[in-house]
Amino acid sequence: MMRRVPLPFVKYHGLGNDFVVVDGPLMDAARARRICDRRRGVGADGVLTVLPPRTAGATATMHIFNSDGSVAAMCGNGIRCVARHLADTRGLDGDLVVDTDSGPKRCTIHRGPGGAVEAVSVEMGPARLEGEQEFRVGGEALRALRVSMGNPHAVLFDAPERARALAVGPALERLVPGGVNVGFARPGPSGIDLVVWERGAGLTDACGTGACAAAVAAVSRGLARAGAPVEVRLPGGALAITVAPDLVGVTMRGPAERAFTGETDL
Ligand SMILES: N[C@@H](CCC[C@H](N)C(=O)O)C(=O)O
Repeated sequence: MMRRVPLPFVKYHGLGNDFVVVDGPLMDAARARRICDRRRGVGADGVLTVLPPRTAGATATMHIFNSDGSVAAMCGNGIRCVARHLADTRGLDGDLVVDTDSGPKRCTIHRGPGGAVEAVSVEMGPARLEGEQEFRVGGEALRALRVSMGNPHAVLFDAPERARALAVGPALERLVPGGVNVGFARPGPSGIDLVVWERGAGLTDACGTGACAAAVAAVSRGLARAGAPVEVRLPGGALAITVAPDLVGVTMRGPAERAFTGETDL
């Protein structure tokens, strides 16, 4: 195997949606795939690269590789981890802006009484409701609401179960050119239960943009309230998502945990 220059990284996760975070430069997709491999690599749902900012006032740019090496324009759990990384490594606090391929996003670092980072909130909009679409998977007709959170989502009001996501997700992901993230959402009076089959990463413990898309879809159908936090419960834990009455503004709040640091020559 070719020996590469050791690459320092920090492993983070948001509700079990886990990422290898590196400070640039950008690696190639094949290296990202090797790093994400859970048996032969570090293991992660994606690699997030922190690059110089693109817009005035921003602190950095986040580049996203999914575990299969494909590139995504936005990642909700990932941006909380990047904001936490910037807070930890650059001594930042309060508000900061992170540029992404879907535009600049304002993040806020929330600290507990001891000063530890307790949560990160992110202005995730603009959301775009793209209407209903019917998909055929294995002879079954499935209706989904298409929502863009900068990346594409198909939200099904369907059983929020891993088995269901595994049975339907892989085929449905490929029915949209460029792929789509597939959410299985059950809205109720106390919030939304959700499982997401992610484009380029498969079944994950949590998906931040998926939680926002499910909340937008539910509010648009009168199944959740606008203007107040909606609890979106994923296998890895819960996010608080607030959808503005215009269905465009969306705020997400949730944890970003640092797991370990390392160096890889993969
Ligand atoms: N896990 C992420 C979304 C990552 C990108 C997605 N798989 C895509 O390809 O669009 C999140 O927390 O939003």
